[in-house]
Amino acid sequence: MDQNELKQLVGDEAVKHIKDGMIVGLGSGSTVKLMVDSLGKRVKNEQMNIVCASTSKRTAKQAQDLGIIVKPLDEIDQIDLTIDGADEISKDFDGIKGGGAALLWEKIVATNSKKDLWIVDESKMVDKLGKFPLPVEVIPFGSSHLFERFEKMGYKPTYRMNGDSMLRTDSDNYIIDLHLGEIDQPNELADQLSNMTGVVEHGLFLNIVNTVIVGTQHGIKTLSREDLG
Ligand SMILES: O=C(CO)[C@H](O)[C@H](O)COP(=O)(O)O
Repeated sequence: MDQNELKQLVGDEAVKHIKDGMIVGLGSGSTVKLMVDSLGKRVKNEQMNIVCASTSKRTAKQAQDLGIIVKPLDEIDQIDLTIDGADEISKDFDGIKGGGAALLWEKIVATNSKKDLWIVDESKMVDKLGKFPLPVEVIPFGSSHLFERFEKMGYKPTYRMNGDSMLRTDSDNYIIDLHLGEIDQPNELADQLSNMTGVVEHGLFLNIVNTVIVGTQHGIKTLSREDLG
């Protein structure tokens, strides 16, 4: 199976976790896109009564085009289950997200959910986080100074681009990607980044996900945080 087939596999599997009447958080990215297609079919065929909150304008549009009800997060009490992708997941269930520049809304939706389920192909499972660049969402005002601070800290920053222009997130911010290599102390790093003025959010998702569905060449593996012991 190629990577796309694995993404389809986990997307289809994740949709089985959605029950009629649920409030569902929809993530962002190519794996989630396949999951939302699959959910659209279920909603139509089974006339499911679900309400969704989205982590990006793009996913919201896709879902609405498929006839799925999407409401603003502020009109929703609490999300039952959020299904999202990830860029990397370590053995202790820490993750990096934001490859699709949606990390801010993704973290807000995830932390307002009773359960968070991530769907990934096996290439995303790593021993230690950090091979994937760590996205940091920053306020555009004065961001070049933050960029210089990151350079001095040895974090090898690059601005995320959209063609010739700086990429703008759904909240109109910039993304600076940090090329860190293996991250030994994710909690310390997360605190450090959160304390920097101008940083809106970072892509370290620590202690957030409950369940991970991994697509492998031997089929699906479902891992739970509870199994970590
Ligand atoms: O965090 C994300 C978007 O901000 C995505 O979930 C992450 O980048 C994984 O995307 P894909 O399924 O395309 O590999």
